[in-house]
Amino acid sequence: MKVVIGTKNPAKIKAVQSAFAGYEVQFEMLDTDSGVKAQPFSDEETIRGAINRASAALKEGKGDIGIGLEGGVQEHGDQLFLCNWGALAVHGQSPFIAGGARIPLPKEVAARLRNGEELGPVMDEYTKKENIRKQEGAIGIFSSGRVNRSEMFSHVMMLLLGQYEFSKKKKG
Ligand SMILES: O=P(O)(O)OP(=O)(O)OP(=O)(O)OC[C@H]1O[C@@H](n2cnc3c(O)ncnc32)[C@H](O)[C@@H]1O
Ligand SMILES: [Mg+2]
Repeated sequence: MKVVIGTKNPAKIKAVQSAFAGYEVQFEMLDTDSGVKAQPFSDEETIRGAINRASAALKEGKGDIGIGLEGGVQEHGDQLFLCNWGALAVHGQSPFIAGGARIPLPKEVAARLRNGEELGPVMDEYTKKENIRKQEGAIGIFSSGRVNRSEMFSHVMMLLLGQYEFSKKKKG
């Protein structure tokens, strides 16, 4: 089985590969287009980004399964929350989707995003580190390392793969 992952971000790739442990799979990583803004600003836009990535991965990579993982933010009251969504696409079926854990961003970070900046560079400046998005992620920083970006996406991946397996059981 060939699994095509619509990203080259190592934090996301690790989550996908660990979810498929026990499966005999071949992976391919492709930088697919999310078709949404670089910084999605709602659950809806983030879900669309995840689905677009998964569908493009499936098609362009000629896979059996396409995976799309997308990060965004969502307003709740006066707080801006991190939101993360994943999609698993297969041929001839609607894609499976699942969401990840969410936490609010500090006021000063939220203000910069509302001003049009992207979370990736803002986090690097805020932490004075490089490529946070490829490592522990914003969720890792603001949870004191208790839940890093890869772990958060691992959960999303388990929920995606689990739904896919459930659909196969129902059919079979
Ligand atoms: O290479 P890709 O797969 O695009 O990975 P990415 O890190 O850019 O991740 P997303 O496009 O899914 O995330 C959308 C935006 O939010 C940023 N972002 C999302 N989650 C983040 C996190 O946990 N830490 C830092 N930046 C994050 C990211 O840099 C983008 O600007
Ligand atoms: Mg991106």
